[in-house]
Amino acid sequence: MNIKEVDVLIIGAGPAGSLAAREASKNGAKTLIIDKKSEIGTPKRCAEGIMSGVLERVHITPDERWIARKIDGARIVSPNNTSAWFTPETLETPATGIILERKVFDKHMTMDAIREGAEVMIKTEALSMKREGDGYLVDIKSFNKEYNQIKAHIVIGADGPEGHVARWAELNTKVPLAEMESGLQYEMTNLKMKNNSVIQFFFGSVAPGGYAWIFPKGYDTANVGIDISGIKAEKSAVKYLNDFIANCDETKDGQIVEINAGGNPLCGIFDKIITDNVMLVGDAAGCVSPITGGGIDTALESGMIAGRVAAKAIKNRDYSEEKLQEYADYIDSHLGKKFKKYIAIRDVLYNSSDEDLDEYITALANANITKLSTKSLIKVVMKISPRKLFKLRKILL
Ligand SMILES: Cc1cc2nc3c(=O)[nH]c(=O)nc-3n(C[C@H](O)[C@H](O)[C@H](O)COP(=O)(O)OP(=O)(O)OC[C@H]3O[C@@H](n4cnc5c(N)ncnc54)[C@H](O)[C@@H]3O)c2cc1C
Repeated sequence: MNIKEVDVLIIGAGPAGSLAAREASKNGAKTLIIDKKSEIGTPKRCAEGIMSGVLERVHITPDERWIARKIDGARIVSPNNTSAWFTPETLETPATGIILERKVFDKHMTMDAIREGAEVMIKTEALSMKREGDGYLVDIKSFNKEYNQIKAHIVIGADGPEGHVARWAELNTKVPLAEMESGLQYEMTNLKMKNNSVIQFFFGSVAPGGYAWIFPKGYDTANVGIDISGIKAEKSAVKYLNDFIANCDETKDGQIVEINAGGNPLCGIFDKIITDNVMLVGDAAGCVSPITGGGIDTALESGMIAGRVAAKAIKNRDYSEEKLQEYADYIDSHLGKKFKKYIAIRDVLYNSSDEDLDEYITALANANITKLSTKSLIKVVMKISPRKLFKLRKILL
């Protein structure tokens, strides 16, 4: 058995893992990041959209090499095809964002970690792990077979929504079926978008328990997808997506150049995301918006903080749960509390009938909203039906 020894082992080189590696390494820990993929970032499982400001908050300088398109607004579409537009013409402060090229972005994030001193092994899969001495011994299968095992004081599970690190460390991250969404997306071209600078969301029975989207990546190219709830759907995700595409003027003549599928946990942060010698980050920790299923921003943020806390623990030679609690506390105060409110919005949004959604979105379309925020949208729809939307009241408080 060939064993490699490191301070911090990060399993998964998505946005969460790479930021954890960048920070752990920068702060002095001997860090290794592994990923089972042969090419970091590929295949992507993402519509690639983030809001402006996300990158700057985690100290990433935006780079044209991985920006597919800049976005300056959003459109929300109701089941009866009423549109609420939020564009630079309607908003005082435009809702700007970026559509990433994740295949390039993810790779660049890992390269930044390497530049800070982290080591990377691709096509290297973690198979299992067991506690040994003051750390964990992780069995791996690597393409160059130089090592069979890695010993680490701290293991960071950045292995995404279907990861195993949590289970190996006896952390319960089971997602209730009702809160697990299935995402399916085509990257399409030859589209006829009404406005190819806005992201579009379509709600209602077109995607039960979720929504359909068009996220533009170019003049006539976009990620077109759906997120649906397994317990609400009456047909397969493929059928929902194909039906959406066939019935939408913007997409019906499009052609598919790529297919992406993946699960989206909408349950919020898991109750326990650390234990002795182990931390979970990104999707593996439930750091995903319970409303949209978006998780790039929170993957980056959780990875960054986990990497810093891990490096501190290494410096103090204390890898106990108590020492790692600083990370869990940060996640709870910065994301956990906010996500609990989002769950209330999710429940209302995804349990509304098509008729109710038509009413809410018509109200948004007519409301003359100049400042876009969760609160400003809720204020408008609350006026329609305060009793039905009672659960949303606490979000406004
Ligand atoms: C269809 C779809 C659309 C989405 N659209 C958006 C969007 O527009 N905006 C947004 O913000 N979010 C979006 N998301 C969510 C977003 O993709 C995730 O939240 C984000 O990728 C999470 O990053 P991560 O680093 O936690 O995990 P991931 O990006 O999933 O990375 C996990 C990595 O771990 C590796 N791995 C797993 N197990 C092992 C193992 N045993 N050994 C070695 N490596 C392993 C995997 O190969 C992978 O590279 C979408 C998700 C889906 C499914």
